[in-house]
Amino acid sequence: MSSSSTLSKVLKIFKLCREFWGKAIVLAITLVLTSFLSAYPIKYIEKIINIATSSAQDKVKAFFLAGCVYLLLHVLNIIFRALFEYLNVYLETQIGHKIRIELFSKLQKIPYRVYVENNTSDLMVRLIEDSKITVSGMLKPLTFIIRDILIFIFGFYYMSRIDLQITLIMVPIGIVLSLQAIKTGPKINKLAEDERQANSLLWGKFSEGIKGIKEIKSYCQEKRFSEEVSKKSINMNKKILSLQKFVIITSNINSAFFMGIIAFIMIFGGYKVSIGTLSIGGLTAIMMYNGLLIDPMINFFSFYQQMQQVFVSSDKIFSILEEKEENSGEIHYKYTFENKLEIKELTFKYNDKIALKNISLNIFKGEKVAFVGYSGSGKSTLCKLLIRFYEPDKGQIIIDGYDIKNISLNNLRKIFGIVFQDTFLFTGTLRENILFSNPQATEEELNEALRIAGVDSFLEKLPFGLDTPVGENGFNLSGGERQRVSIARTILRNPDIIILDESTSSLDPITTSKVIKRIVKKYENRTIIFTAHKLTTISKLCDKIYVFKDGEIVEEGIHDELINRDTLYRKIYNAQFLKSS
Ligand SMILES: Nc1ncnc2c1ncn2[C@@H]1O[C@H](COP(=O)(O)OP(=O)(O)OP(=O)(O)O)[C@@H](O)[C@H]1O
Repeated sequence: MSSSSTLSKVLKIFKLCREFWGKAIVLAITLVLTSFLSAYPIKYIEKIINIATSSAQDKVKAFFLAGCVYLLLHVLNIIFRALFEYLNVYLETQIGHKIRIELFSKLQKIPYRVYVENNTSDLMVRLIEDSKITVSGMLKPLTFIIRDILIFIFGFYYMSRIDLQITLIMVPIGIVLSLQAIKTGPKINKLAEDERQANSLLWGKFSEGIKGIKEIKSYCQEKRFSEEVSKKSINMNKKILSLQKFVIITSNINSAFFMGIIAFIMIFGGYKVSIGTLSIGGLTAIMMYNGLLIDPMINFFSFYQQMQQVFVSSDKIFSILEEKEENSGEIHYKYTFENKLEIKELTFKYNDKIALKNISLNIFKGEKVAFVGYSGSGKSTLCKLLIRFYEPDKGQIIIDGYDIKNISLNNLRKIFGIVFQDTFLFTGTLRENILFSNPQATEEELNEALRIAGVDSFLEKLPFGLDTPVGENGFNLSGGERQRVSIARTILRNPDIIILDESTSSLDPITTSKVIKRIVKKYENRTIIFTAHKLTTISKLCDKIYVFKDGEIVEEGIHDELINRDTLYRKIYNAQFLKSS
């Protein structure tokens, strides 16, 4: 990694923390004070030894005075050091909070596509692990290293005043160390990247093991799955060991080098005392300064190594923070659907695979429309494009003359209410889950939504009715019950266009028919788009049916027209009709 990119990474992290500069300045002041107070008192040790070895009168008074000043300086040092350490922890927690929240709110604004394309466990690792490593791995060493550098400067200055010749021996150490750091940096960066990748794969397996427990147990795959987790865990250990082995070897080679230098200074200093060019107090102080100077140098090297690991994590964080947000399309504000939804020559690909090909259709206000077709023919994809979970590769979706890419996203997603096949329940009560779409809804609106969606019919079975906890660790609702909760949620939002994407697939035919009839009655003057396999329930209610095959519309018309010709629709309908009868 070049030093300029290192600098830009450090600057980026600092920019993220800019609001804490006031506290950072106080931290810096305590830093300067503790650094100075670590180096300066050594002068008094030199003084005491020199008094002791001199022929001066009234030595006791001089010892007492020097000892008191030495103690006072140390007490001050302890106070500033405690303040410095507390401020450090305080900033660490505050910056950690800021990064986690920024990261999470950014995750809420990035396109749905990013979630589909990324491994969700990797996103979790970024939220929890990478933010922790970036803050604790960066702030603490960085502040401590600044303190160490200051200690080094003060120590170097006072030591040079005792004996410049011996002090200059420290210079080559600095040069060797810098070269060493520059040489080993990229290798450590690579090893840290491998370790993080292995960590993310292990998290992914853990998460699959928990989310997929139904499948694992029902197929008796517990042993095999545990073995796979174990392999990932062993692999992570290998990567940790490779990194740590490299770090331990390089830092210990450095320590050996430093010890050699100290030994040399001892010999050279002893020689100078014997020929009378250095006092005993001076030699003792130099030995103490040596200890003081060596630590910062070793710390600097390990700090540089640690920073390589921090950069791997901070890169992952910035790759999210710099991710393009959903185009919020603020050009036109349009609050309601008045007349016509046009889909014009729309083509969409998932990566390189075509999912929708040249789709054109018009849906008018109040119409009930069905998208019909075999599984995988593109119906759900079209629904997701309508609410801009994805952007089309070609063509346009136009509402009352406005391209939806120019309608504010909030507004667009208020026009549409979509009920997906699978329903996610949040931790909380059933009431909170239904009110999720519209927390301000009145009790009357809530009751109506419960009635239309058929939630009321299973409420009395629940131990606390609407106040029964559901979601994670809550009461387990059946698939059909969950779908009805989702329908109630969407009704409560009161959308202009309601999309029911296979939203009754888990309901029995009688309940499906009742729920659909109530929805159609409630939204008599509004637009409903069904995507459904259960044609017998919806086909006769629809003003238009579009039949999809391999991403294209191959037939369109009303039920009576399509059923009387040799159509794909008739094939699907008859197969279902025979099955249900
Ligand atoms: N996130 C995705 N990444 C890549 N391909 C996808 C993705 N989602 C869907 N597809 C593919 O796009 C095609 C259309 O899928 P889509 O879900 O729209 O079909 P569908 O008609 O709604 O099917 P179903 O009735 O089973 O829900 C399928 O071939 C599917 O495999």
